[in-house]
Amino acid sequence: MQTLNVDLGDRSYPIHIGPALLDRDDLIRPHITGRQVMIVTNDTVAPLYRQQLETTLARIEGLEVITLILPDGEAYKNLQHLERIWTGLLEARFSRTATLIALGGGVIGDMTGFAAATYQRGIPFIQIPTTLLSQVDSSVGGKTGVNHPLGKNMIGAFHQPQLVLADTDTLSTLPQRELSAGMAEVIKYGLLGDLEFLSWLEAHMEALMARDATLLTEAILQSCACKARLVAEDEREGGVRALLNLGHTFGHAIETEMGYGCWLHGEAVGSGMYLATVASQRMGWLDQADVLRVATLLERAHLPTHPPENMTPKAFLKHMAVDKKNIDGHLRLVLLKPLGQAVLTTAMPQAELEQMLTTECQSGQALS
Ligand SMILES: NC(=O)c1ccc[n+]([C@@H]2O[C@H](COP(=O)([O-])OP(=O)(O)OC[C@H]3O[C@@H](n4cnc5c(N)ncnc54)[C@H](O)[C@@H]3O)[C@@H](O)[C@H]2O)c1
Ligand SMILES: O=C(O)C(=O)C[C@@H](O)[C@H](O)[C@H](O)COP(=O)(O)O
Ligand SMILES: [Zn+2]
Repeated sequence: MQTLNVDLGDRSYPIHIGPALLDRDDLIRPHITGRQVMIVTNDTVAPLYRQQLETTLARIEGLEVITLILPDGEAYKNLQHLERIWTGLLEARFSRTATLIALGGGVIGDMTGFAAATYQRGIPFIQIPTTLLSQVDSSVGGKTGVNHPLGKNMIGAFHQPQLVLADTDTLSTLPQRELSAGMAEVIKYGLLGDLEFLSWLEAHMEALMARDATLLTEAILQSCACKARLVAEDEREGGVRALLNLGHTFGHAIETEMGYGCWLHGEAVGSGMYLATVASQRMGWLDQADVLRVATLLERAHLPTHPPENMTPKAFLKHMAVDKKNIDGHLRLVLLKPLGQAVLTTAMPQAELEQMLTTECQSGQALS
């Protein structure tokens, strides 16, 4: 097992990464203060890992453990389904000392975190991420929330977990498409701030996609280390944390326009990172070889590069106009200047952006 720390003063917490962690009551016990625990999971993950976690929690004396199972999918990451968690907590008469445990991917993690942020004005929660994406990204950093039909993650709160427990054994049951989606966020860390990590990914992409356990653990560790550093520096995205949004301005537009769950978050971010790369080239900050390098790596991870075939520039611009990074109506993009170094910028002229989107939408991509 490897352990990292997210340094946030009295809200600091450990990230444990390794095999068989779902069995480790010794790692969970110190982070549960009260006697009541609700596991929140979904109908795909519950049959796989619910019993193992419940058995582990049963070894902690005097705990009342209940499990709430939500329907699986990004389409259910909304207020209506969040209410089921609040109602479940109230029906079980859970108090402010209760702890929530998110067992699942980023959808479950974001929703459980937001329920914890809001139930009785805030209770503790633990992240047990079971997808590659949630192990490298969503379980760390305290961004919690739900989608709105008009925008991705538009309703939410910053609320840090007490603990992140990333059991790498759970990745063995993950569908290959979900592994690719998670790999998009892994590639993001290389592109935004670590050229050496990018080269390492280029050296090992096929082995990573074949789930080499040692390499996957290293990728998770490097990703969490990068995210933990940026979150510790800028918890509430006043500045440098926004770099973690590389590819997301375009990606969120794709997810919202296509309907949540049509393109996976990681797929939309893959295409979004390609578009950010092309935009950076148009700004003169990257050259054609860089664009090819990024596209090749995304393709080796079986990720899309071009936007969906029925996505229009108009749709992109409509959704990008409500991006959370915008200030006073001005679009701010995360671009690359140069490769391996992200910048948050308002420098791209609107006409240039529109021209680029028009060109890129002409070579729209269907998912295989
Ligand atoms: N809070 C953040 O900082 C942050 C960061 C990145 C992404 N996100 C959010 O995370 C979500 C995407 O997360 P995701 O990619 O984990 O998607 P997800 O939660 O939908 O999980 C993907 C799929 O894998 C299934 N699954 C989960 N674990 C499994 C396992 N071990 N074996 C088999 N199947 C398993 C799930 O049921 C689901 O069908 C998006 O909503 C995105 O906005 C949040
Ligand atoms: O943690 C962050 O900060 C990120 O931007 C990580 C992203 O991968 C993630 O998708 C996040 O949920 C996006 O946040 P949002 O504020 O743009 O909704
Ligand atoms: Zn993301």
